[in-house]
Amino acid sequence: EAPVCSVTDEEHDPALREMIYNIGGGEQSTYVYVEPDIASFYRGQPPASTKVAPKHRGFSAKFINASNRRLALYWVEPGGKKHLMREHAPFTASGTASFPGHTFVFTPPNQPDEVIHTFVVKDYPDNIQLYDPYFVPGDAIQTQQNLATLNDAERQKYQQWRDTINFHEQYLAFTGRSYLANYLREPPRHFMWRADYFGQEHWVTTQETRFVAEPPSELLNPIAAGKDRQLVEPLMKEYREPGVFNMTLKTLSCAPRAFEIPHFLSDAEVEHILKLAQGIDLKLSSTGDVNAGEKVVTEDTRRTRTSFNSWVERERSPIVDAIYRRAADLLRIDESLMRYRDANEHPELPTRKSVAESLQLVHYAHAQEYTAHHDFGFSRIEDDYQGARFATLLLYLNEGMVGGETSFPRWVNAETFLPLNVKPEKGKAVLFYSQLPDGNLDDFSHHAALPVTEGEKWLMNLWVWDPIYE
Ligand SMILES: O=C(O)CCC(=O)C(=O)O
Ligand SMILES: [Fe+2]
Repeated sequence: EAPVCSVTDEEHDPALREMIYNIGGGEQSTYVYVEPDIASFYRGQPPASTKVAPKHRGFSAKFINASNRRLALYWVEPGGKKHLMREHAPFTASGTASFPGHTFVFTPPNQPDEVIHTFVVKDYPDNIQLYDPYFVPGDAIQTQQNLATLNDAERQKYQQWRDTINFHEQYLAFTGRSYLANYLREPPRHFMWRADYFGQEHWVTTQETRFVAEPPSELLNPIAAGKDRQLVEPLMKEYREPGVFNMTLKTLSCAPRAFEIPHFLSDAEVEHILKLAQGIDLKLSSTGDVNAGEKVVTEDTRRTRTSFNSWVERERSPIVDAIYRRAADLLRIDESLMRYRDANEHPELPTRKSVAESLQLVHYAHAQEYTAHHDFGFSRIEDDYQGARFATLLLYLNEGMVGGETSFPRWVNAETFLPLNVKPEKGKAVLFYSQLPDGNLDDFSHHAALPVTEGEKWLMNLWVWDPIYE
């Protein structure tokens, strides 16, 4: 059988190193991601011997409410004005992109002036912002007395947060990065393409070739969900390129891992999507912690994302289904994971839900943008799976606008403090990972959609979760 991709076996990732740690119960060991030397990103010939500190100083701040009270998180403007971010149930966390000097406060719900705790974000890597009213450093007796006020379930969640903080401190010392997941998140279940050096290329073939012509509209009705989805042959071959389609991934960035895939979509497929878009009511985009479930869309969170968007589900048409199947092959993920499954498909998972979200169709008009953010969210402490967005596939549907680049302001490089900017090209895809190969969330996956200064921009997001989507 002919090989389907350029990876021959499950090679060991040299960026994973064994770390011995102790969070109280004795020494344990795990494999963690340690960013390789910058020279390796240039195959031993870097333009400078050290990496350049990025001009963009922002990063992900994770706010942890390690108390049994319900609290409101406010961002405090330099002038003192408070803006509600969200409410925190007891023992929950949330996050947002932040900058050094930003101030946040925890207060009781709806009482912004009753400040319980103030956070002032320092320089990177000051990612973890903890409110813990029980722990007294150096005083175990007082700490125990404080904790005696908690019931068993509360004390268990509290201990999980303490374990997470303890692990984070040792992880930070070993890797230079904060631990943004909760202790201890499993490595991603899905395959991850390596990004060892700039320009590194991978290839993978797919049977899901591109449509060269749009089939007549009566053939483009929504397809059945759930049953008869284990295809042997691609649908509607007569409208598609013959044979197999060879996709090339070219490494744009090693940390974060980002790749471009030219011509992932054909013109006919892009036209089909844009035609669908005409019948779709696009709504003002909102942002928020995708996992938190307590999202409050305030004026402030809206300002970060000014575009309009809507959702296109996989079953909307055979073309959309083909795009999902091709994306599954690109990511080397079983396509059945990316839809509702029958009971015999991946029975090891606790849910039959898709790990892929519906396609998010986004339109940016003049001056619209999405400021620097992360696509991942933060899981509940009692969540063993810690499902989170794993990979983002950006699909560009037009080109020729001025501005509108996808920007990675914290890419690790030895050339410039400026962001890596990717120009939209019709049909091109960009793949980047929001997780590290050790299971941590990748703070450097920080990205923005730059303002469109002339023309307009159309794009689709395909988000894939690991290990499950809740
Ligand atoms: O429009 C882009 O280039 C990126 C969009 C994005 O990051 C998002 O929608 O989460
Ligand atoms: Fe994004």
